[in-house]
Amino acid sequence: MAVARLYQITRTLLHYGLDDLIPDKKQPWYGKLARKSLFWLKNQHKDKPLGLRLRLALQTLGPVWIKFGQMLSTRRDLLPHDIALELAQLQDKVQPFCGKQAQQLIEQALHINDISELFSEFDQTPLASASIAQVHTARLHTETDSKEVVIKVIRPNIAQQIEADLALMARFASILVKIVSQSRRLRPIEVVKEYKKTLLDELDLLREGANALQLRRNFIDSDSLYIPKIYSDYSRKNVLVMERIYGIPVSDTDALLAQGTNMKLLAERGVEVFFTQVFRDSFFHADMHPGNIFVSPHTPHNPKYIGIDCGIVGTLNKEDKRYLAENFIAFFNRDYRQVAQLHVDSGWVPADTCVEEFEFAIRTVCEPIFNKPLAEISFGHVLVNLFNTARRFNMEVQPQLVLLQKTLLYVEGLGRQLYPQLDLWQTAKPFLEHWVKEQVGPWSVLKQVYANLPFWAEKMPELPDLLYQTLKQNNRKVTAPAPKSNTKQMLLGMLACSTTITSCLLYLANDAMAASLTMLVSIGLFIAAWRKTG
Ligand SMILES: Nc1ncnc2c1ncn2[C@@H]1O[C@H](COP(=O)(O)OP(=O)(O)OP(=O)(O)O)[C@@H](O)[C@H]1O
Repeated sequence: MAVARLYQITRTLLHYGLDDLIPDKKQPWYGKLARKSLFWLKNQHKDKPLGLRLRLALQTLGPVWIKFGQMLSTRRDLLPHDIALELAQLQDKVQPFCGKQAQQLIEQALHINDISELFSEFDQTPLASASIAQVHTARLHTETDSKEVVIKVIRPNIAQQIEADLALMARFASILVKIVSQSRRLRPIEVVKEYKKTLLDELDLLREGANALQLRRNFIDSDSLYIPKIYSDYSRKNVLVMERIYGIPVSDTDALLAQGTNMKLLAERGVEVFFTQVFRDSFFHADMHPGNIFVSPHTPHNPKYIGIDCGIVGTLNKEDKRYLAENFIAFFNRDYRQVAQLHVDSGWVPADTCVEEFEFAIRTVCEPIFNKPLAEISFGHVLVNLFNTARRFNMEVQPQLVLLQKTLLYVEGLGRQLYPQLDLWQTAKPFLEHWVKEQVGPWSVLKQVYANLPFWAEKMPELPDLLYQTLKQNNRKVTAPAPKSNTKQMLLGMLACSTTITSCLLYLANDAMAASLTMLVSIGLFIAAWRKTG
């Protein structure tokens, strides 16, 4: 089976002349020999450009390879521009599987004899069918209610097919690295590994459900984004039941205009929603292609997005966020020295990187971007350029940032398609500046102290004992009269302990503000006492 599939893949790749991806000079003699010995598998599409041939070959090979091509298309850092553009056109529209079978899969997953036990209606004709899952409409009836829902079902046996193809793909990647040492720069083994993780994650609808619940909670009071309800009680690894939404596809600009949608506001809200997800929540929908975004038909003057398919999400830690925000701000202020310094400070490029050289390289790549009016500059391309430059200075690939960059490119494309004059920088700048200020201002220190108060409240009962032990030890050590600094240290320590206790009592009495301020004083006293130790 595996051998047959291997032959099928090799035949397809050679029929589309994809051996051309490896320049003749770089092919070792045994590679050339192997190619020649498969003389009946000729390139049958010589007239077509390489990018197109690659796209057609992936399309022929099926869903796993199509999705792989789609993922590669977002890796502008790895691929030439024309090939990336070609791969971006890959569509994974595939034949639906039988609706009766979908019904059986749902019945098995939910342990029911007949779908009518839970759903008063179920349409066997799918609403949509993609490579991994298929979506059916239904009506969920509970004791109190009846709700229109959609049921997403994973294709039968797809997991085995995916595993088998991924294993072959990994084998191809390791052969490629062995025979063409230059291909290491493209990191094929890591790329396939990353892809495997993404794809296997997509097979687990409980994961998708949990992501949707989290996003929904984050935006529950929002005017800008709605995430449909998930019915977790009726969801399993291969079945997801969620509220059915009726929205206008975001790509249907004519329909949006016809209902009088405020396009400027809609475009700006796209940017706002993205930055809120990234900076406020550290949790962003990372599969924002137009097929997953709709616009509510109800309030065109106060337009609201509806997001579905939360299978892929990204997260960023605090340092990444701060690094990103400060980089954007420094970049738009054309402060390349600061951009370079930030890369070093964040540890993304080695500490011994020559900042001047790095600054110069960034300037060379980024300065031409400013030939355009500020409003037309793409954040996504800024990141692509920055990462490409940083990679020359040994920056490691950061998967979470690659995901972010890809999403940013989608968000920008979408925004400009809705409202071509959209000024991304003006929309995002106040948001970023406000966020950075919040992170470093006195409020942020107070917030951090507040966050640690429960810890101190828990430790409070131990403090008098600790203080007593320290004093006793000091007394034992000191045979001669205590030097002045020791006495001062003890006094400061006692004061610090009592302010900590006061702070914890205030916290327990629900006066958070006073508790935080007192804790700040006590931290100061502890530091002062500690400095006296030396
Ligand atoms: N809650 C919903 N209400 C109405 N329609 C929905 C809902 N969820 C999904 N759909 C429809 O089903 C289609 C496919 O759904 P979804 O994107 O979740 O599946 P998918 O298998 O992950 O597809 P793809 O891989 O192409 O993104 C959507 O484009 C939309 O038309």
